[in-house]
Amino acid sequence: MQTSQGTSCNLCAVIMDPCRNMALDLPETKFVYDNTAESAVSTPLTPTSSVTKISPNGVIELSELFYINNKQKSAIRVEVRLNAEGIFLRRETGEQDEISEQRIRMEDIIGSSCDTRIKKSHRFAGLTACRRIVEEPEAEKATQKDISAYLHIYAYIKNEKATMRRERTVRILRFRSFNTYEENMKVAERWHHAIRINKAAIKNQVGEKQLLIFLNPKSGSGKGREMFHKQVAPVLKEADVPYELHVTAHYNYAREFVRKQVDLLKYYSGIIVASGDGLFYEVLNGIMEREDWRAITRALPLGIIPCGSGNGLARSIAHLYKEPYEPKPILYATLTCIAGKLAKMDLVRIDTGKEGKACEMYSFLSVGWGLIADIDIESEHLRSLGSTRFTFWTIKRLVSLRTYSGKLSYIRADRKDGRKTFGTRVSTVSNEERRLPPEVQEFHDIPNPPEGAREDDYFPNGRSKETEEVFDDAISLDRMSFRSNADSWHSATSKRTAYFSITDQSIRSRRSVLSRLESINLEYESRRPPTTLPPLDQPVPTDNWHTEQGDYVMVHAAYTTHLSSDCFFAPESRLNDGIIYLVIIRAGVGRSQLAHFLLGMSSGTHLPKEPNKYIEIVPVRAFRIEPGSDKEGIMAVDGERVDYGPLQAEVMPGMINVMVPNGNPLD
Ligand SMILES: Nc1ncnc2c1ncn2[C@@H]1O[C@H](COP(=O)(O)OP(=O)(O)OP(=O)(O)O)[C@@H](O)[C@H]1O
Repeated sequence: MQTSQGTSCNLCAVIMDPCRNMALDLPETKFVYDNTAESAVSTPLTPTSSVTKISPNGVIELSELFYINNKQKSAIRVEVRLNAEGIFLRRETGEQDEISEQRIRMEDIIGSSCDTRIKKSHRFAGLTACRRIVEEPEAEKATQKDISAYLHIYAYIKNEKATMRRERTVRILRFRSFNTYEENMKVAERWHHAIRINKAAIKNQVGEKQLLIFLNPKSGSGKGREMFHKQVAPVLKEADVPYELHVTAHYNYAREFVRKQVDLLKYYSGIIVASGDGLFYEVLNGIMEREDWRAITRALPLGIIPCGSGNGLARSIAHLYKEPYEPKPILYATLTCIAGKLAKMDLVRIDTGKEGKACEMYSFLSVGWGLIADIDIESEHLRSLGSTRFTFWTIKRLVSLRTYSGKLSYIRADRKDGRKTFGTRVSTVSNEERRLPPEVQEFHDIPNPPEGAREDDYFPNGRSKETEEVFDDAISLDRMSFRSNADSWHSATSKRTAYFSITDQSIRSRRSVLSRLESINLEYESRRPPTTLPPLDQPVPTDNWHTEQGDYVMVHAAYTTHLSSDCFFAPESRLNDGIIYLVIIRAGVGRSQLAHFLLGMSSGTHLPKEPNKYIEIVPVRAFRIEPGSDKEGIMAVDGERVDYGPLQAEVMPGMINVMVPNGNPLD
């Protein structure tokens, strides 16, 4: 292929930008090919490879010359190069041999598609001129038909200058070197294929499985379905992402689906919740109720597209990756879900147990007792107002302030340096301090025995006898302070785990000494995630736990930065820091101080800068709330009401994978 002007060129095409005139000034008039182009077109060409390189990791590099016309109707050459990093456009400006360049990064490109024409929606962008050209190829002259193939390339480019947002950009390459549409299409498809391959190279996950999407038609102000079809589905189509959509029919629909679906791993590459945090909670707990929860949490990432009224998780992920959120949270979150990048996220295991009704659940956002939980749950009937319901109810509850008596216990996240965080903003917790001991830095779990493995080679909790040392960390962690619970057993229906309390000896001797019922019980228990906490009906140890008793306006624990899209509650929180941020507001706090706190939550300026005896934030690893029996109140986990009574929580670092945007997270 010769690329200099005045020599023959194998491909002749037009490059167009219907949505934005960024690097390319598009003429609104007809496009005219110069001699070079025309001669190329009029000569039937043998298919030539524009592949310049295929690297060992499969990345394809293509480059080709395209032409556009300027207002003087002379052809301007544009060199288009595609490689692993993206698409580069080098264009003559037509003035004094100047070159203008534009780079579209591969991570900003969501996909491409081939077509026989410019899509209708793009034509309205003023590009009808592209359809008609003055010098037509022979075949077009004869048939009066456009035999070109068009490649649409879709990208969402981050504009970080004025307002941080992503702008949709479509580049269209027109292939018309050959005398038949089929041949032109072959070339277009080669580019399309190369974009797919190169995009796949930067993704963590590649595969033909589909995404499982749950859509709650009732979430937020009830427009979930409409929002999905207008804002999500078109992007998924452009990105060529296969998906299976389930519109939830009722409360717990999604939970039951993920709990019962046998072949989750076989059919799906990830699960996306197009809804609020409530549905994400459902899906998460449905997974954790499965026997194969370990395999699922490892292999199936979760994503969220915020169609609810709170949307704390979606907002936190965008914030932590410096991604735009407003004004199009649904679009940006959709781009996040198809970016192919994953990050580990902490879960918090919650135990509640009023009147012997032991209950275990998994939380990703928050636990609330008192003021904020009251506002969230009591304003439920104003759902149609969207997020305004929170403002309205906050004012109401400020006027009639309630306090609750009870006992609060917790383990500080950093025992060495607990003083630093007492009564101060959590910014005092450095990255170094945030780092947990290695044994709790990441969730330790137990691999499933391989298929066909001999039963005798494995302990009943799934641990291989051969690889016993591998799990020493988990076991030694469990032994740290709760060995006294080694004999605590629970009924077969109890969901409480006993894994933490099992010593190697008791596991080994199990088969000979335990009854059949006990062994079933043990096997069930050992499948649950390990915990280091004592059962809720037993007192917390005194060595590393801090316990206090008093009256509280609220105790609210958060493990994401945002509790909702406009509540920047725990600014220091990170997805996988192994920390629960416990915000305590004690009775006696002044109304003005409380109002300042509540008003500052939207900007993250609510926490006192100096030690304060009424408002405190404590980074913890685990906590327990035991409300007094004097009055009933509200307790909420991830915004969902749970039984009012004692509750304990423990962080499980990095237990699930979530879909995150490309780019680096905040430190
Ligand atoms: N078809 C349905 N009808 C009624 N409730 C449903 C349906 N599908 C799901 N739900 C339930 O609705 C509850 C709220 O849903 P979701 O969290 O998605 O929206 P939201 O409450 O508006 O958002 P957020 O939790 O962010 O405030 C969830 O508990 C979910 O189980």
